[in-house]
Amino acid sequence: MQGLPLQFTNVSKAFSIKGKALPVIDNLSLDCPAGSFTALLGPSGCGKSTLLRLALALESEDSGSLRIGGDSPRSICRSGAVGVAFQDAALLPWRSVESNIRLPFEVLGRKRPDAAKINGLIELVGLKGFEKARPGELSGGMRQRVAIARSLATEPRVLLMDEPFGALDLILRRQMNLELQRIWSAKRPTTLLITHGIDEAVYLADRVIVLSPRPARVLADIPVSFSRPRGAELLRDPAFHHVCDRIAALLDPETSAASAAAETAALETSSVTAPAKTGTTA
Ligand SMILES: Nc1ncnc2c1ncn2[C@@H]1O[C@H](COP(=O)(O)OP(=O)(O)OP(=O)(O)O)[C@@H](O)[C@H]1O
Repeated sequence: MQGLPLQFTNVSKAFSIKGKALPVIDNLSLDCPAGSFTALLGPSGCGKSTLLRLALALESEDSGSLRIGGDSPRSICRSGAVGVAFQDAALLPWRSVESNIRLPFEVLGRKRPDAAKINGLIELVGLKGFEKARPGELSGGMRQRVAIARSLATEPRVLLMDEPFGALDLILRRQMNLELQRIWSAKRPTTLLITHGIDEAVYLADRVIVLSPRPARVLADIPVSFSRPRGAELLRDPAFHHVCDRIAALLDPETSAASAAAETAALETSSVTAPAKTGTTA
């Protein structure tokens, strides 16, 4: 399995509320190369989920274009090449763990996968022994793992995640971050993660996109080049906190404009355009 590139080109989108246009995305361009891991951060209500919904063909753009592997989101999603995980695990409560993970095959009208494949996914997310359990018998973190296994069931080449760990406590969230890093490293789907957690974004992604308040524009595009695999010690690294602080300044309405100007100037004077795969600086 190889990731597919995901490209938003000059995408704009407005909703109509009581006859008035509400611009949500403003001429946004974003290129996510095949196999990359991009985190999207932005103020609440700025349009992050709308971007994801466009990529899932659940909404359509007013102008601009969106391509996944050069194809339209609608046809690529129909092919099962896109996996998705939301904040709410959204499992079917009457079905077992293995049966929930099999669900995408039924939705796509595909033949039932081998038991070995489903068991492999269950093992991948660390839920061996819980194959027959119902969602009600699992903890919140375990349910999220089932949702992640399900999002990987069709071996997606693109993984879209909207605050998948938002409802979990800090410790569980860190465990899930490790898990997701491991899964992504093994399968390398092109991943777009929406999160409100700055440290989660910097820990997981090789690039953090900071969006403006609605309508969403790209305020800053920050490469993160800490070497992988990233362990818990990275969370104590001053260089890690430096990147988090830069991003926090971009998200703070009081310092945002000055920080965005500084990031743009830094990018213009920097020769580095892509994150390196090794090294400990970002
Ligand atoms: N189907 C819709 N119809 C009308 N307005 C919508 C619709 N979907 C989203 N909006 C509006 O678009 C704006 C952006 O919503 P969106 O859910 O994309 O934001 P977000 O950045 O994901 O927010 P949060 O971080 O709080 O989850 C909000 O003002 C929301 O009310």
